[in-house]
Amino acid sequence: MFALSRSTVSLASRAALRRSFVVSQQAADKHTLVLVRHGESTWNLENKFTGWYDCPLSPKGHEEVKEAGQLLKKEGIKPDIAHTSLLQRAIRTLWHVLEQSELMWIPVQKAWQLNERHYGALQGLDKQETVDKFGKDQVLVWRRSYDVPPPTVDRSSPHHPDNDPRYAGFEFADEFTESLATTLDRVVPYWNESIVPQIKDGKTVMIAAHGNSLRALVKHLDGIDESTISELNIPTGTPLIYELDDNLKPIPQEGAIAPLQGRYLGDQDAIRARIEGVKNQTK
Ligand SMILES: O=C(O)[C@@H](CO)OP(=O)(O)O
Repeated sequence: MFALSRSTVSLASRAALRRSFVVSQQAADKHTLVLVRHGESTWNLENKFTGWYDCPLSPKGHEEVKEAGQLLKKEGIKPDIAHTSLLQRAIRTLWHVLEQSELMWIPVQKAWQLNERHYGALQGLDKQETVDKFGKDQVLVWRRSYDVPPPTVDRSSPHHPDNDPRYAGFEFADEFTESLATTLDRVVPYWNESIVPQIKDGKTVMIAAHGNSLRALVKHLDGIDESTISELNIPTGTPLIYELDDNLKPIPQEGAIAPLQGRYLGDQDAIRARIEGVKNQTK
């Protein structure tokens, strides 16, 4: 009763082969990319402009990113390689996420090009005091306009990258600051040169970075225009999952919060509250 004729078996196995080909084709057509902004830092907590200042995670930040790692593990997403900045809040975030998802062994590349946007002479200032001094509109221009940079620092400032050994060998302007546009000018080349080849090679890539370096990257990925990007705030410690097609265009994900096409993992109400929290740092 269980005997199948030769032709039935070969028909069945050909159908199975076809199915597995379709499945592997679909898998080959899709590339998973994981983005995560670092957890809350001590200067986020103190509401200070941070930029390239190298502050650690706050106790809450450590917890946020441990949870991010558990969410990734639960979702079964396993990065093959990770990239992060030269700043400890992003590096530590990556370590926690990899530890929680049992992937501490994967290769990690660190690059200043993934750093937060340099906040020039605003670094270290209290955000609310800066609003009180310069007005809400001016501060919003510095925080969220596309190409108006904050005031610069020169080489006499401890915030100038020439005074920090980790940037030795790189050249920065005497009068230094960054807008989102100039941040994008270093994030996107790094993406194209160091990350795209890995994705095309079939790797699942994770990037642990910063609010504004990730805003620059998603502007590029999602093709967000300059006025819409000024409204976008990225929550701390929340995995953002993209599925990219073979041309590395995002495949819109169910539950994505516009204008992003990737989806955040976790409690969506809590995520929206975190997004509002970033926005409201300067009321
Ligand atoms: O201070 C900073 O470096 C960034 C991120 O924390 O702040 P903002 O969201 O104001 O650009």
